[in-house]
Amino acid sequence: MTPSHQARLEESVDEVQVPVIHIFTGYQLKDFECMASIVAGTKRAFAALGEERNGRVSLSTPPALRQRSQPNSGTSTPVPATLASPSECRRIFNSNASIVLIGMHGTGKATLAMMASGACRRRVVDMENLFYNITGFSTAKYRKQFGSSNHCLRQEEVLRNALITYDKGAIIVCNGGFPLDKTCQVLLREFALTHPVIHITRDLRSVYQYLETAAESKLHDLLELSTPVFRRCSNYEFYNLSETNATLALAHQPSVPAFLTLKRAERTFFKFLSRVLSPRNTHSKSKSVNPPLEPGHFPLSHVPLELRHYTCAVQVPLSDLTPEDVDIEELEFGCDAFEIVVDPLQLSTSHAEDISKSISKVRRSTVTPIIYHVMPASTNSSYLEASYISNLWHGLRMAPECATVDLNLPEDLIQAIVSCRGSTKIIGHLHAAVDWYDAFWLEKYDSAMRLGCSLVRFTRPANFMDDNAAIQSFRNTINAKSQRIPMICYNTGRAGRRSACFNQVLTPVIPETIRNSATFEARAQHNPEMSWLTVQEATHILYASFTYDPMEFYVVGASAGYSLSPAMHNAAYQACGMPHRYNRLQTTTLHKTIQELLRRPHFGGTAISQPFKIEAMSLTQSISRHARAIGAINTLIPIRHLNKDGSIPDADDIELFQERNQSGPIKALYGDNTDWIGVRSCIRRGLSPANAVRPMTTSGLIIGSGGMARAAIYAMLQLGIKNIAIFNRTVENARTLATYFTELASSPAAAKIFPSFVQGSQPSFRILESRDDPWPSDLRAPTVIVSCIPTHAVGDNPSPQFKLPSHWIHSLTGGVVVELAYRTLNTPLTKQIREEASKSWICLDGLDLLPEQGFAQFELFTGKRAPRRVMREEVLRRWTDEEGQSNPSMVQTRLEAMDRQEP
Ligand SMILES: O=C1C[C@@](O)(C(=O)O)C[C@@H](O)[C@@H]1O
Repeated sequence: MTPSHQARLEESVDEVQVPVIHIFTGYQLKDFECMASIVAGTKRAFAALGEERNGRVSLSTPPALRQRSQPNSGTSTPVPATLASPSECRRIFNSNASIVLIGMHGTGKATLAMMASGACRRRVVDMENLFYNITGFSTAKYRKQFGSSNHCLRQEEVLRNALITYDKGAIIVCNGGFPLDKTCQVLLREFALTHPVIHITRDLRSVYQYLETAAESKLHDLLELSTPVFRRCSNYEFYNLSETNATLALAHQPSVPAFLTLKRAERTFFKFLSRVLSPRNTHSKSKSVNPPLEPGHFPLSHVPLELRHYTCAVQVPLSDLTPEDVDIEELEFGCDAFEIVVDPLQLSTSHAEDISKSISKVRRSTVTPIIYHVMPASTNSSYLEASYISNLWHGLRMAPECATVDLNLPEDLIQAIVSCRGSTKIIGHLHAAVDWYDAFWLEKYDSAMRLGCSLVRFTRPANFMDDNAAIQSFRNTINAKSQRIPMICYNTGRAGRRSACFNQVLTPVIPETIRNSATFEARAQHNPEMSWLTVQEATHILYASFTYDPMEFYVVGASAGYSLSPAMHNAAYQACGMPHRYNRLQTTTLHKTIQELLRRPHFGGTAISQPFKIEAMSLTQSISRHARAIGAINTLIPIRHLNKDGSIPDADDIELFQERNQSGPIKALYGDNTDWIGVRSCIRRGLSPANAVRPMTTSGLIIGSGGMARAAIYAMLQLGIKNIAIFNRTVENARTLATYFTELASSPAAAKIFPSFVQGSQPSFRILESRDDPWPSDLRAPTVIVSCIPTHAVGDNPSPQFKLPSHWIHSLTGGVVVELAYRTLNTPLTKQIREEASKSWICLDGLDLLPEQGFAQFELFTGKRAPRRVMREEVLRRWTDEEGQSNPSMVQTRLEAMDRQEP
């Protein structure tokens, strides 16, 4: 940095109230802490900043890791490691611990805090406002009036008191000069020992557009300067992705309310927060006292990834994720996990930003867990331990679901990493050209287990096909052990493909686009562990080798002839390379039809359509607790193996998912309901942040009282909506429904069914007897409305032509209406709500719902993640109205809005 550069920087630093920080230029390779925070400047280490005051350690690197080397000793000789107590950096918090957000101006901290406030039940404390309330001055004015050192002292006092006063139940937003003042840094770093302190980052362009003041180059320098400081004061990091121009343009279409652009940021942040506040790294007597930040993508989310059979993880190098227009869903497609592969380059600000941004992008666009993998020594000639660790720690700050750790590292270091993993599962990783019969592997396996890894991943280069036999012998040895952790194990390279196919856990695959690219061979040379298989090939081989069988699926119903489910599921099977078939069975006799299906050895499961959803309960021997609570099912799957004790498996038995895709005689039937999952997703998608559910005040309205109304009430209760009005033509049926759910909520079963935040106070049901009834005066106006009545004529009953009376839709913040049917789309209700779009009402219909409930059904049928976009697109493309007419412009608008949907 030139002197004039430095001067300009100091100027801009002043403008945004960041005290000038002098920074050490050189660093020791062993000291990854410095690697994470180097900015050229004057000679002083970041490690020294703030530590003068009380000698506490920084949290931007866990202390346990930091102490392995001495910063700034001027040599690269390693210092014997003295490990700090792991509890110092375990990132385990009290479940109600306050969260601090820090970062540059314009990164979106205040907006994110507002969004998260309701969902995490924490009040927002804005430090800038607090400073003003206490002193009567803004921080800028105070500084001008009383000088910089008085300003610093006052800031320190305000922050110190705030961190004590709001130790619990708050989201503290550090704006202005708060976080960068030296003493405030120390306070934050101490706070981070027991609380999440999250560094919010964003791309320079958006920050620039937001600030509209400093020149972009100044801002760039300021960011370079301040980012490492923020990192050192925080133990987590969230990259707040900006919307692209294309999605913003879409938001200005009259049919798409602008607030929906914020929804993606909200969802991505909530997903991240759910990792930070995961019950695994929070300690409290009652788990889940907060509404879930992330609903869990049923039903597979309940089965740990590593315990599912024949799962695939797509490996994508970081460089493929950095382009702005990368299509993550296309890359992820058909896989169970998304592995981000990172070269252990020096952790410059821009490399760190690439990592943070890519993790956020993947999190925003998929429901699959993220595996963070830094390429270890064996695959990277320019490997440096410090560089490797700085990359690894940086990734762990984003709280990925899994991260690999090189088992060649010293044991104390591995242990230190495991101890500060937060909710991330550590995969002990080793690639070595050692024979599978060698005791080496068993020793490594045992030590990984002893060091606290959750899984291991062993790979070796394969030269000959015989190597594939040797690996099976090693797998057998591990399977025979009484104490085990799941193992990923395969030979690499072209000759290793067969062993990779028969690896049961998280087989690595490569996106087709990368495999078919001209650079593939060169990439494979750079990373010899890179997969040679695509997901379609890995799936195909399981069927070609008779490990799996082609199965037959159905939709059974009185009007199944109209169903779009066959098209939707068949498209998904084809895209994933599964040889299954999905057919429709229109029938008036449920029992006879199902009995007939049970005689077919390849029967894989069936969707149950109207009017059989309640009747079908009697066909099951095992049923999910949700379906039992709702009192209706829409999915039946066969059970072919009983538990060892002869009992019939239920949803808690992993075997239920492990025996999918295998034919044979059927012993029992399992019933589930995925309609409520679909309704819940639609409500979440359409609900603006302003209408975020607040269990005490949010009100919902249900139209109808049949099987779908039951699923819709259940979805509302699961979301925390406890004030529910029901309107139905036959008032008596509405009353029966209200009584049923009132009793359910107070029954002993409620504890198992509803999250604890729903259990606190009883739900309250109101019956609206006629459209002229006023909205109950003690309830807030409804912001969630679900219409569960047919939209077309059924038998002799004409279509209801239902519209909402205007005095029921008086919410000032609008709301979401879900119309469940898809046969007729332009109903009086959907037209009415779309006309109200300007008042922030949004309408979702059956074409939104069908795929949402279908994803869960696909998972129950196949045990694999559903290819969501394929299914959504197919439903839109195949839809025709009752006269057989399609609506290309409607389809086009919806297709364009697709990538903004909940993944
Ligand atoms: O209600 C429905 C609609 C459906 O029956 C159809 O294909 O139309 C499929 C069912 O899974 C779902 O519960």
